[in-house]
Amino acid sequence: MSDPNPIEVRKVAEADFPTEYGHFRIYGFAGRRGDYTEDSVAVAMGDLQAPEPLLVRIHSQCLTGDVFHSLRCDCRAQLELALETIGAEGRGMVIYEAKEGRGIGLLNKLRAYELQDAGADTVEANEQLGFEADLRGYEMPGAILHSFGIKAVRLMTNNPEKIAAMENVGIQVTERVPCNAVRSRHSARYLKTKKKRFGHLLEL
Ligand SMILES: Nc1nc2c(ncn2[C@@H]2O[C@H](COP(=O)(O)OP(=O)(O)OP(=O)(O)O)[C@@H](O)[C@H]2O)c(=O)[nH]1
Ligand SMILES: [Zn+2]
Repeated sequence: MSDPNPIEVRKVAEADFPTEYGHFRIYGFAGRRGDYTEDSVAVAMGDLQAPEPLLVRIHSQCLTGDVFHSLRCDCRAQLELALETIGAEGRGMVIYEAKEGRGIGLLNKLRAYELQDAGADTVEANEQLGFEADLRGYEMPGAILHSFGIKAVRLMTNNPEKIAAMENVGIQVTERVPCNAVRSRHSARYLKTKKKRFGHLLEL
């Protein structure tokens, strides 16, 4: 069923983007639905219009992991794996969505860490703060893919909800590409909770 109130996205910038992982283009997107606004970035390489399904990673912002290389989670390692895989294949896209802490925001995520240090798991910590376990809906990544005319993807994820969300917005997922990054002992409990409470497709 199509969304009666879809988010509208507008490409506001596109530029050359050489990285350690290969030579990409970077795109800035502004999203709007009524008063709600959301900004996202996409980095991509290769022919996006080719008929073969595009390798896509939807990465949710994680300042602690992405910038500080925190070992509490596997976000940074997953981002690197995605960029490396796309660089090696020569075609694909990472959509970096501004959904810090699964949508609760940076400071609330740090409050959740505090509760986790006192014994709560990631889900319980969110609930103790008055939030659902996961506030992400992936409308913006879906709208970005549509704006490129992309209809079919090979989605790099372990999260079945992301696959369902893409199918819901009319993007066909022809294949799930596992996103199993190198793990540290610090993230063992976090990953166990992802598998147990969110049904992530992880071999632990
Ligand atoms: N609320 C909360 N968010 C967290 C915590 N640790 C990481 N995150 C956020 O979780 C998001 C990443 O989601 P994950 O559940 O790790 O993985 P995923 O994107 O759902 O699934 P994959 O595609 O398989 O990686 C990022 O926005 C992180 O900031 C935490 O302890 N609490
Ligand atoms: Zn993280």
